[in-house]
Amino acid sequence: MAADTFAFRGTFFHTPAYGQLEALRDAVVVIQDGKIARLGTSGDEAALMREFGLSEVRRLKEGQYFVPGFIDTHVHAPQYKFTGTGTDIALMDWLKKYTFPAEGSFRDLDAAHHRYALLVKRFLANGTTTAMYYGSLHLEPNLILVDTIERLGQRAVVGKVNMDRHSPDDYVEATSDGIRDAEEFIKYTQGKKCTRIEPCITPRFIPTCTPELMKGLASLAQKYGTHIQSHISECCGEVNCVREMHPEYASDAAVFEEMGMLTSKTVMAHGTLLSDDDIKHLASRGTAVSHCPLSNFFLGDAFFKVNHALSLGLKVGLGTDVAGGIQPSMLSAQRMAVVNSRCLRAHKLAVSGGTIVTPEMEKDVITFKEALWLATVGGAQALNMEDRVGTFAVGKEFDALLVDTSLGGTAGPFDVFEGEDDLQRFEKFINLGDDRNLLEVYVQGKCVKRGDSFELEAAILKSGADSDRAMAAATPAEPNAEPTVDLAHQPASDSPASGEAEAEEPAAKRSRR
Ligand SMILES: Nc1nc2[nH]cnc2c(=O)[nH]1
Ligand SMILES: [Zn+2]
Repeated sequence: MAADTFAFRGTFFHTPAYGQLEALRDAVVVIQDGKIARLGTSGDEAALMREFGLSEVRRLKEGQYFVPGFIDTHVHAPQYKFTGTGTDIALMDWLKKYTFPAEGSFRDLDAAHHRYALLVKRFLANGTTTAMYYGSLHLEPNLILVDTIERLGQRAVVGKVNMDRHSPDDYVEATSDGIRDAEEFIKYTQGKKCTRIEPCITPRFIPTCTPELMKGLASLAQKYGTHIQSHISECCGEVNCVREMHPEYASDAAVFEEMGMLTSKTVMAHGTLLSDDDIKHLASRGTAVSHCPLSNFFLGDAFFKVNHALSLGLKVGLGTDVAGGIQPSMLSAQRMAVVNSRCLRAHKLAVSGGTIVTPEMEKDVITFKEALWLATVGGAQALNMEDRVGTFAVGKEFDALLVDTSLGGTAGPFDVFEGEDDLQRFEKFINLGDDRNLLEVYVQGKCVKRGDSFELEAAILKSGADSDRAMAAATPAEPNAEPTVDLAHQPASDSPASGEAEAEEPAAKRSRR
C-alpha cells in the first residue's frame, strides 16, 4: 500500500444540495494523494482493497461520522487577539477603539508568530479546514500568517489589508506603498507554490480606501488572478458614510463595481443592507456574500436574508467574522445562521402586528441542514473551490472532520440516549458539539490535528528540529513586549519549519536564518 493511500469505512454526512443532508452509510472511501479516489459501499470493500493494495480499511466506531471540513469565508486573523471582548459599541467606533490598535500591534513580529499560531490552531481545532483571512496593514505580519497556515496545514485565502485614508496616523499607508506591499504579498504567497494557500486583494472597506487605491488593487487582482475580499453594506454607520463620501453612487455595490472589485472571485462580507438590485448585480458578476450572523447581531443593523439572496442567484458562504463575531467556531456560525433566520420570522410577525404566521414569514427560516450547506458547499462556491472541497465526491480533496458523538457526561458537550438514530446524533453534534467532538481534522488528505497534536507541526519538529528549535519548543513563554532581535522577515525557503514550533518561542531565543 502506498503511504499516501488509505481508506475509511463508516458513515459520511454531507449536503450535496441546499437543505439536503445525505448520510452515506457503511460507505468505503479511499483517499489517494489527498483526494477521494473511490467512494463505494461495504460490498466493494474487498475489491477496493485489492485495487489499491490496501492491507486494511479503518472502521469508524459506533457514533463516529465524517463531515466535510468547515469553510469560514470571513475572519480577521489579528482580531482573534481580542475576540470575546469589545462588544459594547457600533462599528465605526469599534474599529477606532479596539480594532485598529489591536491590528497595529502585530508590527511586533514575535507577538504575530505567537498569536497567529494560537489562532490557526484554534480554528483547526474547531473544524475550520478552510478560512478566508484578513491580515493586517503591515506586510511582514501577513507573511508570518501565511507561514503559520502553511506549517499547520490549513487551507486558506489570505489578504494583506489595504487602507489609505480615514484611518489613524499610525495605522494607514500611502496609496503607492499599499499597492506595492499588496503585490509583494501576492508574490510571496504565490511563490510558496502551496496549493492550499491563495492570496487575496483586501481593501478594508470603502470608507478607508481611495478610488485610486481600489482601482490599483483591482488591477493587481486581475494581473495575478487573485481573490478579492471587502465589506459591503454592513450597517447604517458605514453605509451613510459611503453615501456622504460618494454621493455620485447609489450604493456600496455601485462604488465597488466602478472600482473593478466585483469579480467571480470576490467575497463581500455582511451585505445586510444590500438592495435586491445590488444583490442581483453581485450575482451577475459571480460575486459572493459572506453571511456573518453573529457579527451582524453585534455590529450590523439588519438581518441578512439568506434564502432571499440565494433565490436571487447570489453565492452565499458563512463567516465567523472574528472578532466582530465573538466566536471562532463555524459550529457557532451555523447555529447563529439558524437563529438569525428565526429572528427574521419573528420580526416579520411583530411588524404584522398579528398572530398569524404566514407562508411568507416562513420563507426565511433555515434549519441546521441549510446551515451546514452554507458552512461547506456555500463556502466552497464563494471561494470558487466547489470542485475541490465541500462534499464527499470522487476527485475532490479530502478535507474532513472525524466527529465522535459518543463522549457523554463530563467528557463531551452533550449526551445521547437509547433509541436515538445517527441523524439525531449528528444533529446534536451540529447544535451542541464543540472541539471535543472532533477527533481528527483532515486537509488535502493529511491529518493535521489528531487529539491534542497538530500533526504537521509535530512532524516538522520531529524531523527537522535542531537544538535551537527543540529548545524553543520546550520553552513556553509570552512574547516579549519589545522585540529584541532584528525583525526582518525570514526568507521563504525555511519558513515552513521556522519559528513558531514555537508559538511560545521567546523573541530572544529565536534565531533567524
Ligand atoms: N465587522 C467588521 N466590519 C468592518 N468594516 C471594516 N473593517 C471591519 C472589520 O474589521 N470588521
Ligand atoms: Zn469583517
